[in-house]
Amino acid sequence: MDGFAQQVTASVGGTGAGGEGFITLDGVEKVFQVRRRTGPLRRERREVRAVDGISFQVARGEMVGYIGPNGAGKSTTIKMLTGILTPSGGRLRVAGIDPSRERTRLAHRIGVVFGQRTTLWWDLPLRDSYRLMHRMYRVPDRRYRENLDRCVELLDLGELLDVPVRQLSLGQRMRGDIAAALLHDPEVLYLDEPTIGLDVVSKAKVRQFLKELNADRGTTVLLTTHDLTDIEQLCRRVMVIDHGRLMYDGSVAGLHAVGESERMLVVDLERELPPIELAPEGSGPVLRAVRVEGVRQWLAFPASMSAAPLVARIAAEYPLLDLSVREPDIEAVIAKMYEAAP
Ligand SMILES: Nc1ncnc2c1ncn2[C@@H]1O[C@H](COP(=O)(O)OP(=O)(O)OP(=O)(O)O)[C@@H](O)[C@H]1O
Repeated sequence: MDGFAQQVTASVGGTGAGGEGFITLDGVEKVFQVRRRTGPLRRERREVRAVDGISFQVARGEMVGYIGPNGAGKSTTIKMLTGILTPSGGRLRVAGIDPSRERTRLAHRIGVVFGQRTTLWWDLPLRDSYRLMHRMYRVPDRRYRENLDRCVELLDLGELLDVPVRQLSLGQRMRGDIAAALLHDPEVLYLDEPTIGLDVVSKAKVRQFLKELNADRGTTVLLTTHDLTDIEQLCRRVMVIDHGRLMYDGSVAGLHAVGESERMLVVDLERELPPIELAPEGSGPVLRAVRVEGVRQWLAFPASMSAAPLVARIAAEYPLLDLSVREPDIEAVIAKMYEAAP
């Protein structure tokens, strides 16, 4: 880890009461050998360091965000945590198991959801995919029925059980996939982009479910996403990786402070007005218009601040018709982190 990363790394999770974390990575690396054609008869070999010496620990029951720009190494890390890929170096343990050596034993203790792919059988109704998984994982009948009933109720799957997977909408399919990953009661759940492409209502359903799962069952969750709202609503701790290295490990508020990121309130007013600026007691403005188009204004404020008091003040002081909050994107936060680096 370089100087900058050390400076911004302030773990809020960890091992709990002594010993190793439930998930432990110690200097983990993954190097791919890539061959590229450079001429009719020439090929060039190149190394891609997808994961470049990552160390962290996640305690049992934690819900941690694992974020970074495209190609940062997130999926490669998750694939190593499931045992699909073998690390090129370093040490990795999940629940005391070395994933690539004991992949089948680990499979009974983890659940995986890849947002971009489904683990369900495309032509079968959801119910039949679940039956197959019941047998594959040899889940005791009673436990299987309890887990299925719970998922069907909380993920609103009742009407969908007899529909072939290919006929489900993306949001319905995602809820179906999350249920499939939980039928065998895993202690760890890896989620790779679970809300990608979902509408606002489906995202809210998925987030609420994950919150309850973590709170009620103590399931350890590692969540990869491009949507910072997922992280804000679900995780106390977030890790940022870029170019295969850990750049930040700490609280979500701390991430915004390090990245000096801003959120945006987009307001529609009853009439055109001069740019809005709100000052707190004493110091400079906390919120300022960065764009005005007719009755619509884009108002930037520090992402580490709560939007609620600002919204209340705007609603009290201005003729407000409509309002929405936009989160900063991860790429922008990381770009600011680099700018802020000494
Ligand atoms: N099987 C592979 N062979 C060669 N290179 C690979 C392979 N898998 C991943 N890579 C490379 O490793 C790097 C990290 O990829 P990875 O898929 O882990 O990133 P990511 O953070 O999940 O990105 P995204 O957000 O786009 O999914 C990229 O440069 C990618 O091209």
